[in-house]
Amino acid sequence: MIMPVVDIKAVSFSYPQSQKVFEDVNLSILKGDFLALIGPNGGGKTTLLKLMLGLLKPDQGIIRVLDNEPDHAGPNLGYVPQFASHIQDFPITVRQLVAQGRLNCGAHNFWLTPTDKIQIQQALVATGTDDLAERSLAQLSGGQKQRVLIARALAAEPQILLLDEPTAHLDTSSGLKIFDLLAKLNQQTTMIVVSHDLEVVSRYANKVVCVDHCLNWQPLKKMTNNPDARHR
Ligand SMILES: Nc1ncnc2c1ncn2[C@@H]1O[C@H](COP(=O)(O)OP(=O)(O)OP(=O)(O)O)[C@@H](O)[C@H]1O
Repeated sequence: MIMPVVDIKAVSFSYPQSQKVFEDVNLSILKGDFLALIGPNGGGKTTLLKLMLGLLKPDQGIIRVLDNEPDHAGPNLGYVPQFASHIQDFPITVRQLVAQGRLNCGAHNFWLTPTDKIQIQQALVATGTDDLAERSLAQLSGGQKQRVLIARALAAEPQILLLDEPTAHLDTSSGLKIFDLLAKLNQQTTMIVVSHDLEVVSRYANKVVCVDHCLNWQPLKKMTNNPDARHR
C-alpha cells in the first residue's frame, strides 16, 4: 500500500464560538499528486490548509503529514499564503525575501551557510526570478511577486507545497505561467493548490476536491474535454 503524504481521518473542526467548518472529513494525498482544492467562499479551503500545516488543531480526528504530526513536518511542508498586499512596500530585496525560506532550516539571524546560499540560488533559478534577485520587492509586478513567494517556499526544499490562491490577483496569461511553473515543480514536489479557476485546475491537477464544509472528490474527466488535461 502506498503511504499518503497527507492523511486526514475523521476530522472535525470549528473556530471558537463558531459553527462547525468540518465534520468527519477524510482525505488522502499521495506523493506526486497535484491536488486542487476548489469550492465556494467560506467553504473551508484555507482552514483545511491551516489544519494540514498544524496552524489549527482538529477538534476530533487525526491529521498526519509525512507520517508525523503536521507541526513536526518542518521545512518538508512549504506554504505560499494568499497574496499579501502589505508585503509590497517592505524595503527588502528579492534575495532577502527568498532567504527567509531558510530560517526554518537552521539559518539563524540571517547568518546563511553555504548550503543556504546554494538553496536560495536554486529556488531563484527554478522560479525564473534569479535575474530579479537584487531588485527591491516593491519594484516587481504581481506575477513576479508571486514567483518570489513560491521561491521563498521552495528555498526550504519542501516535499509538499501548499498554495492558497496563487493566481488570484493575476491576469489569465500570468496565472497560466504560474501554473506552468507549478506543474514543472510538481515533478519533485507534491502540490496542494487552492483555486477558483476550474478551467485551469482541470488542465493541471490530477485530483480535485470540492471543499464546502465537506470534501467531495470531483471526477476530472467529467470536468473537461481538454485533451491536454493530465489524468494520472
Ligand atoms: N479566524 C476565524 N475565526 C472564526 N471563523 C473563521 C475564522 N477564519 C475563517 N472562519 C470561518 O470559517 C469558514 C471557512 O473559512 P475559510 O477561510 O477556510 O474559507 P475559504 O473556503 O478559504 O474561503 P475563501 O474562498 O473566501 O477564501 C467561514 O465561515 C469563515 O467565516
